Amino acid sequence: MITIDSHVREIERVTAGADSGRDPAVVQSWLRCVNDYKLDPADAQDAYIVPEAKLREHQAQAEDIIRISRSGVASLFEQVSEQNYVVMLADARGVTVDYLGHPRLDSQLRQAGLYLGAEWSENRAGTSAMGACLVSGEPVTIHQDDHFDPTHIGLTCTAAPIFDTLGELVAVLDISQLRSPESKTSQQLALHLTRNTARRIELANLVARARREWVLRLSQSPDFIDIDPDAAVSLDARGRISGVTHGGLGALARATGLRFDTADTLIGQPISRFFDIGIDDLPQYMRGQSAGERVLNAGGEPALFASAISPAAPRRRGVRTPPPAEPSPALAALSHGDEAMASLQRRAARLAVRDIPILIQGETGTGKEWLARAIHDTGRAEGRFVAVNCAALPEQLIESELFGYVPNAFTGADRRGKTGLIAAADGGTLFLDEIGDMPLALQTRLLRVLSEGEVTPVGGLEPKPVRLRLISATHRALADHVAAGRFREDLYYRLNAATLRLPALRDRRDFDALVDRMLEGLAERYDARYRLAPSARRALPRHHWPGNLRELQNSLDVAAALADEGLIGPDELPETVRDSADRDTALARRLADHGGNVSALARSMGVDRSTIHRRLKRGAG
Ligand SMILES: Nc1ncnc2c1ncn2[C@@H]1O[C@H](COP(=O)(O)OP(=O)(O)OP(=O)(O)O)[C@@H](O)[C@H]1O
Repeated sequence: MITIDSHVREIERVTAGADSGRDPAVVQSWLRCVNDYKLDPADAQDAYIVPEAKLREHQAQAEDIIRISRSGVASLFEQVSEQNYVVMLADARGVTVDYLGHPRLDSQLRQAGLYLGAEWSENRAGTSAMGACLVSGEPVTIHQDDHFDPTHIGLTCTAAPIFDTLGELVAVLDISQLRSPESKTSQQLALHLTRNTARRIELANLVARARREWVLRLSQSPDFIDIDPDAAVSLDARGRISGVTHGGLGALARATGLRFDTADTLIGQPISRFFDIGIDDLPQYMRGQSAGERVLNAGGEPALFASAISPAAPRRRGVRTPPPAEPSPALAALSHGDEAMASLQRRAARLAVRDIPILIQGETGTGKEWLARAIHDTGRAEGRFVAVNCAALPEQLIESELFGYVPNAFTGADRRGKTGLIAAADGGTLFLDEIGDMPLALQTRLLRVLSEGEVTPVGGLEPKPVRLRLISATHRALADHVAAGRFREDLYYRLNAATLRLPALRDRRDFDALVDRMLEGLAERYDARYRLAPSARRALPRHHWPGNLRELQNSLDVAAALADEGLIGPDELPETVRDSADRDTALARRLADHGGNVSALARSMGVDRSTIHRRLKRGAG
């Protein structure tokens, strides 16, 4: 009978160097607990579940591996749920980010830490399967009083590591039971199942990541080579290894007698260094050939069986109408004789008939959304134009708004699930305004939508294909965000394949025509006639217009409402606009006082000559 006392005494004996019948992995973990983390086995601690917000942060960061692991986690649970096991996936910091367990046992499981959000890092929770596996990188069973903390000595837990294609440990897969038979050997099947599922998850991950590359699946026997291989490597176009599953390291080492301790030493090596093949031989290893003949020879000796998957052909984009020579009416309406705008409109017309993502840059109110709509109308896509302001949505809502969610995906979610805005824009245009404000974790998901043309709703397993044009906009210098690590570089380069930069209103040469066009619009709307008094027309361009077209439109709206019989004088203009005009008139007067000498005036005001020139030019225009 184990008591807390006897457990603590055993740990003390073992860490003092006494022999024990414990597995070496257990002894090493106990030593780390006592010597490195200074944990005390007598100080029993309840299982720790991280707060909900923290969990969502961990889930967002581990999002890729959670998605890839989902079907493995689900099929493992199917195999073991009868025996009341739970299946947990922990991230590299030991926090359980995905979980399947019996709702019937919910409260007991939660209390025991066999639950979503439970943190099992070794330095917090002492020896556990997940914690020990994270440190050692080896599959392990921690059975009952193998656990360091007496709180957990009823549990049996088995974990296996999941490595990414570059050899980094990214997650741990665990199956655990609240109660189990006394003997540790009862868990051998658990160890086998967990290790196999981890291997399959790594294979699925490698195949998904290497879609555009050759993948060579490897096995010691030809029997299941096409459906359940031991390991895999991916190869770039020149036949160099670009990724490997953890099993691939061992398989290559065994087959060739060469040694590699880590994936680093393998990545970048030509496959011809290991086997008598080159990239051109790979088609012979594809599924059509007999499995028994697909042998890889190392130094003339048969070493391994192989099954090759060829790179996926680039997705074929639908053919649309050829680019029009002239901007569409929707685009043409955006300017009235400004050269910079005309050139932007010509570029936009060409881009409108392609699916290339477009990034629109421009100060606030320069008409980024109007331009995006005009591009959408020009492209003649059948789907909708869906605009999302990333800065206006609360961070915790952006994900579910954009990606949608499956029924009951999280606490507070609609029971019927929800279609996300990305899916709503299928066949049309998704306009992401203020993209610079999108949280980093969502940038990763957005990147996947762009590169794979698929969207997976929150809590969903199945990605759905989407085809849309993405137009994003920002008033920020995105490149600075990239440099500061707030914006993903790869996403930035994807988004700005085509950048359209809208000029500020103060730099536009069609200012007068714009004003006239806006007055005509107001006249139509209110069935009235509006005219600008010459003094008001002179005053308008003297203002700096930090709010650009929106500010101009709003100013004219107000002025028209205040105008007597449709005549807009300076008094009807907003105070800020009048003040700017007055300042510039005063400047002209002071210049006259300096005999027209700009340098003398600049000196007297303590500013640059260019400042005076700029202000005068604006006043004259
Ligand atoms: N080409 C245009 N001609 C006339 N008015 C325009 C034009 N483009 C935009 N406007 C006016 O400016 C307003 C703001 O435009 P829009 O919302 O497209 O700007 P934005 O750059 O997306 O703004 P923000 O940076 O605040 O998101 C519009 O409501 C419209 O009144």
